[in-house]
Amino acid sequence: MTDGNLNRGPGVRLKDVSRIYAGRAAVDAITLDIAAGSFVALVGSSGSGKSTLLKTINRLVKPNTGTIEIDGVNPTDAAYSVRRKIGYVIQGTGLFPHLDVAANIAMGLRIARVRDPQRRVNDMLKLVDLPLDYASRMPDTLSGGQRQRVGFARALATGPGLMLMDEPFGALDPVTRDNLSTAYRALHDRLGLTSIMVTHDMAEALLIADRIVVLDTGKIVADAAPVDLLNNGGGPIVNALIAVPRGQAERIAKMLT
Ligand SMILES: Nc1ncnc2c1ncn2[C@@H]1O[C@H](COP(=O)(O)OP(=O)(O)OP(=O)(O)O)[C@@H](O)[C@H]1O
Repeated sequence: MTDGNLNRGPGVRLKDVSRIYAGRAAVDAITLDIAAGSFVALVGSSGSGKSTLLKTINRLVKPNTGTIEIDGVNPTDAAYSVRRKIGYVIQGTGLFPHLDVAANIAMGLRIARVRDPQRRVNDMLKLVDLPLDYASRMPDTLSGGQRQRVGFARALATGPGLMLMDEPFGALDPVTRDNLSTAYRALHDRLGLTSIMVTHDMAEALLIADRIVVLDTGKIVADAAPVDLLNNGGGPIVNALIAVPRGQAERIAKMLT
């Protein structure tokens, strides 16, 4: 992925954020301070509240209690443009199948009233390393990895500083997954984005995030840099999550000696 003119990432502060469904807390009084420019992975078992927590930040889910600030601003403020300032990437991209690549990427540009959307579409294709003539291709003519690149291009088109990603590499084969996640990490660094990524995959989180937040039943059970999580472990939930990539790495290392 190559360079583009995008915003620097904001800091994100959640205080006592809860979301209750049918009397049960999917997100349970979470307080989290995310530094501008950092890359945070939200990890945890299925149903632990990762997606719900992520969606409280871009208001797809309204918290029952608590406050959220993005660079000190409450994203519910009328002046705050969530669509423009926050990019959102989901597993399988959510591209519109009846629209070509250019129209998919330009989707948010019209809403954000960006001038010269055609030029911006080309900039975004370059940013995610796709040939410019892919602009007229339909999503079903692309590989999964190419579609996911278009999903990133669409999310980045309005120049957001904050990227929220829900299993962004989850639908990809391991090689494409590794290539694209490494390319995204490089883009994150180059553009100074703030990235928050939900993943089931502890190995992926350890390899690309600066900080890993582990959730269980809506609560934070660990919050540490990858190296600290590996060296110091945590409670049984954290240790079980780390045991998988650690065991695989050890078994592969043994095969090499
Ligand atoms: N719209 C909803 N209505 C009712 N319950 C919900 C809703 N969204 C989420 N939940 C519940 O909240 C809890 C947390 O769900 P969430 O999707 O945040 O978990 P997750 O960690 O992202 O899971 P997964 O890894 O499987 O996607 C689950 O028990 C889920 O059933």
